[in-house]
Amino acid sequence: MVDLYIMRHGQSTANRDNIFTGWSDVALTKQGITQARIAGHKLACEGIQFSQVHTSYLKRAIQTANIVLEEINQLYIPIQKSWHLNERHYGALRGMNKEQTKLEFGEWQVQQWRRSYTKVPPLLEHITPKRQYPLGLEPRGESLEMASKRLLPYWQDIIAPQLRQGNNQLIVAHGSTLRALIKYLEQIADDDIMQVEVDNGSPIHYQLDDQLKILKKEFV
Ligand SMILES: O=C(O)[C@H](O)COP(=O)(O)O
Repeated sequence: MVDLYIMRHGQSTANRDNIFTGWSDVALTKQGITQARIAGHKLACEGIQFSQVHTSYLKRAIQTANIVLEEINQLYIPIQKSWHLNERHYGALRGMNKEQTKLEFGEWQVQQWRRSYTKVPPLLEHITPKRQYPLGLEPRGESLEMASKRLLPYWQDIIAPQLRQGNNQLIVAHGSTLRALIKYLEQIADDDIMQVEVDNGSPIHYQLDDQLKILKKEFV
């Protein structure tokens, strides 16, 4: 038996302002910092010892992971960062207000982009390469399915082998990438993922067997 905890970062400035974010690198708000502290406190009460923390290249997740590690008094454990865990790329929607977008494109269309498995948001025309994302790496936009295809190799190659060795793992990531992981772990059908939501700063605990099948799931 091994323990996997997954959690979405605390509230970001873009969450507060209801702005599509994706790979935009925005910080936590004061409320987000408090959510991360409370989540860390709850994890401390669980008394769990982690071997590793996995997070994305985005500061809202990294900040959350750091706060959680501080709260559980495990700042010494390795933090592995990967762009594979970045939020689903919202393409040309990023920076737009979610309510405003509904007025422009219609509520149904926006809900499809946000919650369906296969719908791809409008793509960015150009990508400006960044130091952390060399040319060709940053997508112009992603459906949840596309995000899942770049997330799952990281799960299979990096996280799953650790769990198989009995090493408890913590993942601090994003709403959509965690929905993709939950879909995979719980074998949720494409249409049913529409209903799955992941809240800011709310850890989920999976107890897994040797084959990484779920024995127990609970919201911490
Ligand atoms: O990228 C974003 O805008 C948020 O992190 C998640 O978006 P959502 O509210 O559409 O899930």
